[in-house]
Amino acid sequence: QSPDVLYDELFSTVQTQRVFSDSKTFCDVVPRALTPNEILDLYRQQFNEPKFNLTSFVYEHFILPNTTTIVHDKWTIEQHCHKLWSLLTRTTKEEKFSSFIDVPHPFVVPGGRFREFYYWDTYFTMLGLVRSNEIDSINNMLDNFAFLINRIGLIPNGNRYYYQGRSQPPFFSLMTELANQTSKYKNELEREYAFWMTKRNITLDDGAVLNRYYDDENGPRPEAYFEDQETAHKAGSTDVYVHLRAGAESGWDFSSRWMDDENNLSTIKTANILPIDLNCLLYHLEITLGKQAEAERRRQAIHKYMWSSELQFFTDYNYVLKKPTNRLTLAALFPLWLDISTKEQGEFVARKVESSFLHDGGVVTTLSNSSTQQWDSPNGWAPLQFVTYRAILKVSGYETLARTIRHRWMTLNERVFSETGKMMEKYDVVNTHKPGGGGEYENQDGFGWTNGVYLEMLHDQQMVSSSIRYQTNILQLIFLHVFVLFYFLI
Ligand SMILES: OC[C@H]1O[C@H](O[C@H]2O[C@H](CO)[C@@H](O)[C@H](O)[C@H]2O)[C@H](O)[C@@H](O)[C@@H]1O
Repeated sequence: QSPDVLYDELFSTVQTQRVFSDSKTFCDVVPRALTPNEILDLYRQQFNEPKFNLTSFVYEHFILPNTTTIVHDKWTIEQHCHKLWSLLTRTTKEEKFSSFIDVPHPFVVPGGRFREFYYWDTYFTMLGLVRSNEIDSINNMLDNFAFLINRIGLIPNGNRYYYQGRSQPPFFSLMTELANQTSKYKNELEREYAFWMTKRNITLDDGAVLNRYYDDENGPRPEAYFEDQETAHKAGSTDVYVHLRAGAESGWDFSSRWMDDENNLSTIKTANILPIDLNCLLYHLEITLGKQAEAERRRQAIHKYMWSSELQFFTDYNYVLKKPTNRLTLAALFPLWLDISTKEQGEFVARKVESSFLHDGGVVTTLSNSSTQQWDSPNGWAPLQFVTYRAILKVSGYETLARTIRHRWMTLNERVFSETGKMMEKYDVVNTHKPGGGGEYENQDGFGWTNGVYLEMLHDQQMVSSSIRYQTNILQLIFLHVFVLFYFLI
């Protein structure tokens, strides 16, 4: 059970009195000796006593979770990324009364406060696992996801009970494709499709069906209990909870992308928005499942509702207001990456990326500097660098731009690693000497998807240099032959 259910008013008191500065900490504690019910009973007996101290009570009865920080100054960045997989691998066994959702196999976590797997992170982690030849680890995680789809009907945000009401960007079809195992997981892919098409579907006036992010549960997120209550207080309504939870399902928690007023989180409206990236991922799932007619209908709806000829860019669509959000974000790269856009649209988007998103350390997440949200400028995130780089590589004539993005991002990762011995969750790509910031927790290190994307980009870079080396060798050989021939002729 989720800790808010298990510990009831003890949970809300610990969170609202800020016993821990990070709201996620108490969600991941395990009882020392007593059962949760016994601890709760004890709390109910003691909390009114004059000498009662909440912090001491918590420390007396709970074991706090570890927050891993992994620093290496003796390894190269490449060695670090390869070797970290084993340090980031976890199981759910042996922790009685923890908030973990049990899965049968080991899994790779992002690192730091993120001690469980995360659905969409895992795709980018898998890119690196392929390059480290950790094939068993990929198969284990695919099996875990299949197990969860069959057991709870969705792949949860992460394997914690407090995440089970929502999913995250649906990358399972891309994962099975990466592992060349699509046919093995056909039933689970169908089940995941059924989840999105029955619980996250919106029918528009013309009959088109597109999807949104949501959460089957409501109320403040346990792992951000204090923060969400504050936001609801500012909003003057508890209606905001569903939008915050939907924002967490989007993986972009949080971003001006979802907000009416881009500087005010309490105006968040995620559940009213049909996101471009989500709909492109579902298009990929439909193609994977051989649902050509559904995919074609979705492709047409994406072009109708999400392409702005005025901005010459893809944007999200607010189905409640019946208008596009007109926010410029890197989610616009998904139609290029997943082959949904036209050649002309690809060129427009690439030009905009070059003129507005590209900075010294890579590409910014959005063009808005909300100054408080982590999925906004000036932050850059590994998954979006990867999607942007690969998407632009597909636009003929823009290959140099794609390689520039890759080069700048890798250079930033390398510089920070040489200074700190760490790979980070996110980076400031505008002022590359500042750490990434914003959001409701400190910038974390480890870090699953950053390492995965770095190894994949490194592989691409090495492939290019080895193919250049190969071509140079061939040219040298031809030149030598011509020279020798010429020499003997004269
Ligand atoms: O604790 C706050 C939120 O943390 C997670 O979100 C962030 O980290 C995830 C793991 O790297 C990542 O998938 C997500 O894109 C990040 O924004 C979590 O996913 C949220 O549900 C949670 O509320």
